[in-house]
Amino acid sequence: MSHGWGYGASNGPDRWAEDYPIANGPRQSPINIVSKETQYDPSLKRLKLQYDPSNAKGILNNGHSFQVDFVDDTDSSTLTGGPISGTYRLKQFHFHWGASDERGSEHTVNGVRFPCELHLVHWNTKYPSFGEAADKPDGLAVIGIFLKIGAANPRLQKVLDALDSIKTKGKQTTFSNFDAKTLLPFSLDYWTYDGSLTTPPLLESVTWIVLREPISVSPAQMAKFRSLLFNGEGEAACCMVDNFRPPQLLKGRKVRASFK
Ligand SMILES: CCCSc1c(F)c(F)c(S(=O)(=O)NC)c(F)c1F
Ligand SMILES: [Zn+2]
Repeated sequence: MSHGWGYGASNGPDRWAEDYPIANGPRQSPINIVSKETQYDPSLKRLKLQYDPSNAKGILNNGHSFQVDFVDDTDSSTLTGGPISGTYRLKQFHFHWGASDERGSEHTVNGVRFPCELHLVHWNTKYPSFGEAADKPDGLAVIGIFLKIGAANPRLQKVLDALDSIKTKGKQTTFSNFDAKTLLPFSLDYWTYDGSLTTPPLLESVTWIVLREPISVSPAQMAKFRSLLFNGEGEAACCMVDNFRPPQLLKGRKVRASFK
């Protein structure tokens, strides 16, 4: 790819392997979760999420999505339990979505695509920093949550209301006092498998934890996601939509379920 990676015809997922050969690696994400082929594992623990709202610090349009960043210099916002060992700290959350409601999620379930998928990114504190953890096989744990069209979700509104301030690539603003736990569905039942970042550098360092229960999002709220732009200020406008990688080959991996 002559210019940076993206989601267009000339720099999208089908061409990432040119600059990131790991794109054809053995543990790439996302995947299609075939529920009947997952295996219930009674040894899987319940997820334990302890987030401190005061750790929220900013919201950024990074040119591929937008992310809400958290202070991660202490163990005040952590993920423990579930399929992981030790303590993982919340680094950021972001979303992937489609140009219309029939696509947008990265993971699929029995071939079903959702309009949007939320990723809560955590890093293993056995390593000194996110940067050190990001390329280790047990370095990251990402919770994936599907968004399904329905009633407006009031828990999303503070995030969506901030998007007018970060319309173009590189724009950021402060974003404080936000409890990411409010974005979780009622049930924390999950599927888990060993995978990767779904964006370059596609590092195979992610323990994926995909929640079975979606959260709701309204059509009007989806329109807010689609109001963002991939481009920088003053550049030709390119709507930030379809920023998702399609499912990748399972290559023999097992997907475990925390529920029967
Ligand atoms: C060097 C990565 C910077 S943090 C980050 C990210 F920005 C991102 F987009 C994804 S993702 O692959 O898209 N979704 C899980 C991640 F996993 C991440 F850890
Ligand atoms: Zn993501």
